[in-house]
Order: sequence, then structure tokens, then C-alpha cells
Amino acid sequence: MAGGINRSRVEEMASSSSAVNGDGERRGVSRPGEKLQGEALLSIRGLSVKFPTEAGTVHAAVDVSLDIRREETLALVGETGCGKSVVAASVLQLLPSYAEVKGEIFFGGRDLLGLGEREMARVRGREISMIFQNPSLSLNPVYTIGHQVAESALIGGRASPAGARSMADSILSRLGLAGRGGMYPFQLSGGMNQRAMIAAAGVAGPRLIIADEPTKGLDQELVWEVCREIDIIKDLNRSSMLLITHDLEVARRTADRLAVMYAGEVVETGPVADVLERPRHPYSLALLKSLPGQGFHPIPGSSPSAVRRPPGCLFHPRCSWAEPGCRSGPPPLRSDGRRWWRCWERC
Ligand SMILES: Nc1ncnc2c1ncn2[C@@H]1O[C@H](COP(=O)(O)OP(=O)(O)OP(=O)(O)O)[C@@H](O)[C@H]1O
Ligand code: NI
Repeated sequence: MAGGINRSRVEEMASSSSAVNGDGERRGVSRPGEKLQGEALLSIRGLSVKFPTEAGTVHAAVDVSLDIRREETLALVGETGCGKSVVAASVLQLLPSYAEVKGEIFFGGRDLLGLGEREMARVRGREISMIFQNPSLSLNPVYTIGHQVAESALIGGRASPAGARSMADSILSRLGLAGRGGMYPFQLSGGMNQRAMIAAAGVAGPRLIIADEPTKGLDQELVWEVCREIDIIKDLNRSSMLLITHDLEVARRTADRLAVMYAGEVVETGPVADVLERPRHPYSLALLKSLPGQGFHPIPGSSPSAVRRPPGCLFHPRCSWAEPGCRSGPPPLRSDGRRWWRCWERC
């Protein structure tokens, strides 16, 4: 078994008997100009994902580099199709077999892209868990929620069946579902099922939680409820989180740092308040201005095709600061010490 799993507080609460493991993380290699404060739990370096299709090669992720430190939440934002889910699927090796993947994804010192399916199966659920958008797709209608959360604890591999049941009870009550473990999904409200799914993602003490659009399509009230619930399991386990969202307000309230993707590339990354208050990249600024609360100025034009990409800066056809030089080649990486962005001109 790979080392480095921290004993979770959920497990402590349920007084299971497993041993505390050591901690074998390596310091992430920082991007030029990017200062890493604290160690990275996850370091993605130069990730590129291509899909050969009949229409041509889809460039879904292009030279993506990101770090997530311990206990940190990184929000990944950007328009539909920009590559957010492909990055998440790369971390868990859930891409289809025909995907062409290059780069490195260091997690606790190991390059996940070098792991075989058996090793990866041990990472999924146990060290990295995933929260999806729709509980009805993640929960099985024929089992009680208590059973399903306990199953997730067993997949975690650090509990006996009795221990798993008590871990499930404890996390369900922490999420306001005390005494409901014996109920089936159809007996519970949508919000309660969402909580059961979040409990299942948190019960095995993951070091990293990946949440892909967990609040998409929910009423505003439920959005904040889900954010609070995710925070509860994150705090219980002292996990890090990769949060994929369209909702910049969810990112502002939940994340420590923000990465903005455009057409497969990360164009800006930095502390969430800095990026949202003083965006450096013209696309980050345009994205903010397109929000209803910020004047609702839609970004002119549309994202480039993932197959036929424009020369130079990918955003130049839609950028109000674009100059002829922006077509000349990929923009340089700029940094002010706290964050970095890719742009020819604007600072
Ligand atoms: N299996 C696949 N085969 C071919 N192309 C794919 C495949 N999966 C994703 N893509 C393409 O890769 C690009 C990135 O897709 P991805 O799902 O990561 O976007 P996203 O940012 O998560 O979008 P959304 O916000 O709509 O979920 C898109 O152009 C998409 O069409
Ligand atoms: Ni997606």
C-alpha cells in the first residue's frame, strides 16, 4: 500500500483501529515565477490531452500546470468546453483509452500518470474521492444510504465492516442525517441525497476531493447548503480540493486560489480575491464583466474550436486589448510573485 494517507478525523470519531500512516509528500516543482507557500499535495506539470477524432485532433488540455497545497481549495473556472473536466479526469485516469495524455501529475510524490490500473483503483475513492453533480447517478436506488456510505468506507480499505458502519453513521450525523442511514434514496429529498453522496465522498478520509460542478442546476439556497456540506467533509479530513465550477461566486466563497482556463490552457492563476478583484488576464476580466452582477457584458465572439486553434494568443480574436503582435506566438508567462498569467501585453 502506498504511504502518505493521513488518518482522517472521521475515522478518529468512529474510533476505528487502523494505524496512522507516515507522510511522504514531495515539494511540488514550482512554475517559473510562482512562489509555492507550503507543499503541494497535487502538482500537475505540462499536462496535455488530445483526442484524435474524425473531425481532427481535439486539443482538450494544453500544457496545463497547477498546484494544490495541503488543505487548500483550488477552483478551476472557465467557459463550457475549456477542458476543466478533462483535467479532473486526467488526475483520476478516467479518460477514454484513445486519449493521448502527456505530462506529469504528482500526488504525494508519485506520478499518477505512471500508475497501472490496479494501483490507480487504490487511489480512487481512498486517497482521492470525487463528488459529482447529480446524486441520482451516484446513489444506487436499491441500497440504503447508510449501506452505500459504509461501502465507500470499506473501499477506503481501512475499516472492518462494523467500523465502516460506524464511520458511515458518524459522517451522516455530521451532515444532519442522524438516524437516516436505514433509508433508501427515494425516501429522502434531493438535498438529503446530495448530502449522502457528499458523505460517501468524505467517509474514507480522502486527501484530495475533486468536485465537478457540484452546484450546477441547483436553487440558490441549495447551492450554499452544498458548499457548506463540502466544507464540512473537507475540514473533517483536512483534505485539499479541486473544485470545478462555472459559478465565480461559489469559487469566491469556497476557494483559496483560482485557476482560469480558456480553450484548454490555464491563462491565469492566483489567490481567489486577487484574481476576482484585479484580474490580470483580459479573459479573466471579460469573464467577470459577463456576470449579471457586474453589468452583464457578454464576451464577444465564441471560444475557438478545440480542433482549429488560432495562432498566437488563443484569446486574441475576442480580446479588446489585442494588437497585431498577439498573433505572433504563444504569450509569455508573466508573474507578480503571487500569481501568473499568460499575456503579451496587459499587466
Ligand atoms: N471523449 C472525448 N472525445 C473527444 N473530445 C472530447 C472528449 N471529452 C471531452 N472532449 C472535448 O474536450 C474539450 C474539453 O471538454 P471538457 O469536458 O473538459 O470541458 P469542460 O470545461 O469540463 O466543459 P463543461 O463546463 O461544459 O463541463 C471539449 O472540446 C470537449 O468537446
Ligand atoms: Ni465539465
